[in-house]
Amino acid sequence: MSQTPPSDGSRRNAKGRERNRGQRGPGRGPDGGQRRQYSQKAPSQRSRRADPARTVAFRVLRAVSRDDAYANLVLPAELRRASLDRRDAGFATELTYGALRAQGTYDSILSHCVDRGLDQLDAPILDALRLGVHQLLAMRVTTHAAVNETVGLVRAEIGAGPSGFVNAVLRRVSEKSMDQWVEEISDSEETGSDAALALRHAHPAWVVRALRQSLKLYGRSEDLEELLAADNASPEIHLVDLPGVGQARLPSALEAGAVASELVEGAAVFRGGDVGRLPGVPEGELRVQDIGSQWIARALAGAWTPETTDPDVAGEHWLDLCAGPGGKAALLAALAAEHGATLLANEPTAHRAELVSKALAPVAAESWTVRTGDGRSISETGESFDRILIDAPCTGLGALRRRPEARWRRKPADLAELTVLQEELLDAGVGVLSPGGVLAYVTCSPHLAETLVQVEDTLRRHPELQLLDAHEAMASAALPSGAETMFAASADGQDDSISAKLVQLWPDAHGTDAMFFALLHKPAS
Ligand SMILES: C[S@@+](CC[C@H](N)C(=O)[O-])C[C@H]1O[C@@H](n2cnc3c(N)ncnc32)[C@H](O)[C@@H]1O
Repeated sequence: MSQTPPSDGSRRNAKGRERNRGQRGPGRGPDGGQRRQYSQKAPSQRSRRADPARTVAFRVLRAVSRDDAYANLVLPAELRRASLDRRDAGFATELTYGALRAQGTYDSILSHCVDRGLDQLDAPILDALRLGVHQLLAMRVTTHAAVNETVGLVRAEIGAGPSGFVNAVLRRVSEKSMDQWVEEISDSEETGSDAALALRHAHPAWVVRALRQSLKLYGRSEDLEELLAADNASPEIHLVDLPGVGQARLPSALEAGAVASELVEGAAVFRGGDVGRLPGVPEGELRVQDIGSQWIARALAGAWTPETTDPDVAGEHWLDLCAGPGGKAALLAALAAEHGATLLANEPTAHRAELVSKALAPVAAESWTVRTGDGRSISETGESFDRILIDAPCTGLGALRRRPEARWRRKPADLAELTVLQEELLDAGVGVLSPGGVLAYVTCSPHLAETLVQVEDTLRRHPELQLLDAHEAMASAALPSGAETMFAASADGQDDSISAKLVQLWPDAHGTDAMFFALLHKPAS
């Protein structure tokens, strides 16, 4: 029977006694208190240079677990610092994102290979182990290279002390394939249960449950595994050409290899190369934006109400209540400018409000203003609005593809605070909605507590409001095949339920983030 490696990173002699005991710091523990400083004094071993791509991945994982950093912001800086060539940068990216995305599953595997709780390990060692596991179980790296290179990384970045431990743990991990590990660990779980799917597709079980419930509401129960798999794939880059702003930029993007979207006008999918070099991107006229977001902004700008006799929006005043960093606001402002309306973009955080101003800068300045303030106090402006977007702060469970670490950081307890804020923002928005106006409630989350329940509660609190069919607004803002997709998803006027009027986009079905869109109308009389 193989010995379980000691989990504290110490090395043992032939009799299993710990070496280097004297280096243990008294306050060492899982609570983030003072930890052991690994061998400042092992020059012969520390002189070994770690592989630069793995070092980049390790440093990003450290920033994420130590500083709560976002990997998608730290990684580019680390890649630049290390001056990696294209191939190594690709390797570092795959290793970083893969290890972060599957962290929960890898931790379950590691806890079978270590003789005590993972919370007893020093955080840098755990991060290095996660990188090793990803190479062993999910990348085309030989066992020898995965183990040796991770041990080399540990020596160079942490110290020689834990290298024997890391070596032994990774050798145990390498005894089984990913499928075998998943099977062994989920043995006691019912196949297809939330816990089993969580392990297989590297999502927290509470997220699997939330996605399952939402899919069921929209008649897509069968598609849960496809959705979980889509969450683990890298998203494509979507582009928006701001209408009426500067020159038309889509044609040169298409020449550079982008493919025009079949869902909405002015949108394209870009699969290769440096997006920053496309003409129009440096000027802010061609922007990176998920097609789901573009579609919803266009649907709000063009939405009809039962009282609308023509779609003329000239002279209207629009509000984006939660505008930062300004993606939807930029498109709304461009559409407002094109059709003679004006937009107020509101954002409470000063640095995000600055990003909004920057995003809106290419649009004619007389068409928009930015307010830095809490959306809940929007009535202080004394203004009322014909079209309002509330793209509310939410759990972001619809954009898990974009932030590999997000799924493990979010906790079900976050919902309590967020749903209260969403409710207050909805009340504030309804308070400044002009009679005859429309309000779009949008989240980047399909969680029912943030979507359906918020809409039901708002209709209960404000019985004067009508819920419009959001599919119709989406269809009329779409190209023919986008309209077809929307009409296929709508309940054909037969179903009077609230959910039949709500739009839920999905990464596996639409190739967009899982955006939610409800359209509320305040009748004129
Ligand atoms: C989902 S993001 C909006 C994304 C944006 N619409 C876009 O397309 O780029 C939610 C925004 O709400 C902002 N926010 C948070 N609390 C808020 C509040 N009390 N009032 C208004 N906005 C708030 C956040 O700072 C964040 O920028």
